[in-house]
Amino acid sequence: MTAPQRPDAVLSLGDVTLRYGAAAPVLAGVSLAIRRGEFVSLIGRSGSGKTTVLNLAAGFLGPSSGQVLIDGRSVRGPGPERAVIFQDDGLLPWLNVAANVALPLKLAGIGAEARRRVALDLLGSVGLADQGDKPIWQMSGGQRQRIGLARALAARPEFLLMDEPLGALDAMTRERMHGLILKLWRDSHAGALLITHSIEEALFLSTRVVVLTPSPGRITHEEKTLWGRRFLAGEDPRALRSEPEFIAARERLVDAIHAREAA
Ligand SMILES: Nc1ncnc2c1ncn2[C@@H]1O[C@H](COP(=O)(O)OP(=O)(O)OP(=O)(O)O)[C@@H](O)[C@H]1O
Repeated sequence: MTAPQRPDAVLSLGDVTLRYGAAAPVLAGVSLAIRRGEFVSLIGRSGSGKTTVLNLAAGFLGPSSGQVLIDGRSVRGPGPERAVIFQDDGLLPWLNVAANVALPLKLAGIGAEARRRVALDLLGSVGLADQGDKPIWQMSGGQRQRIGLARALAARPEFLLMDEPLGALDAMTRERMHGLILKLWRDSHAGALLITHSIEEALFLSTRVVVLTPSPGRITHEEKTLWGRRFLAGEDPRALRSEPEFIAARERLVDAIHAREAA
């Protein structure tokens, strides 16, 4: 069945080291806790280990030392309480739009009628109410990402783990997706972990931005932010982005990302 809903669930990495084979560690001493209702963005230079952190949280990888826990229980692999969204939407071209969204429910053994109802409802919430019977190949890149989001939410996950989900989209579509992601995050009360190369996107969407610096990957800086919540409350995103505190936070994050580059 779908995952049980625990409103206060916490997904955490505790003092995690990760080595691929015999190579030098990619991550060392990484500790990060994501509570439901939080939106954490992970930023850092290419190769700093961001995807490795997400893969650990998803249970695709196990730590070399340290722990990955949900509510104090060891994560031993992927689970329905954690949905993962990649840049490559992973939709199945031989299924129509609604069947793609309903796929996690089918895997959970839920009957055809109930899962179609949930899928159409979710498609409505991502602005694709009338598209359920269309083939995937008729969907644009932005529509495919929205279908991927709807599918990720179908099993009512406690955590949404997103690895550059908007990377392939044009700037306008990306902006529209920001509002949608924030609304879905708020309504599902999921804990979110987003990997992005855009500092602005991180500041705008998150409740907390975390910087990973490489060789080995360590968390060296954190910023608490509230711009996304203010946008959801009705404030103009352009005005929020031009606030002096937004610009100052962006500068601090740029400095943190490049802090050890000269060393
Ligand atoms: N399966 C693997 N086997 C060996 N090395 C790996 C593997 N996956 C990642 N690495 C190495 O680990 C380091 C961190 O990679 P990772 O993909 O986590 O970084 P990233 O910060 O997400 O990078 P990017 O921003 O470029 O996507 C890199 O040096 C990479 O080459």
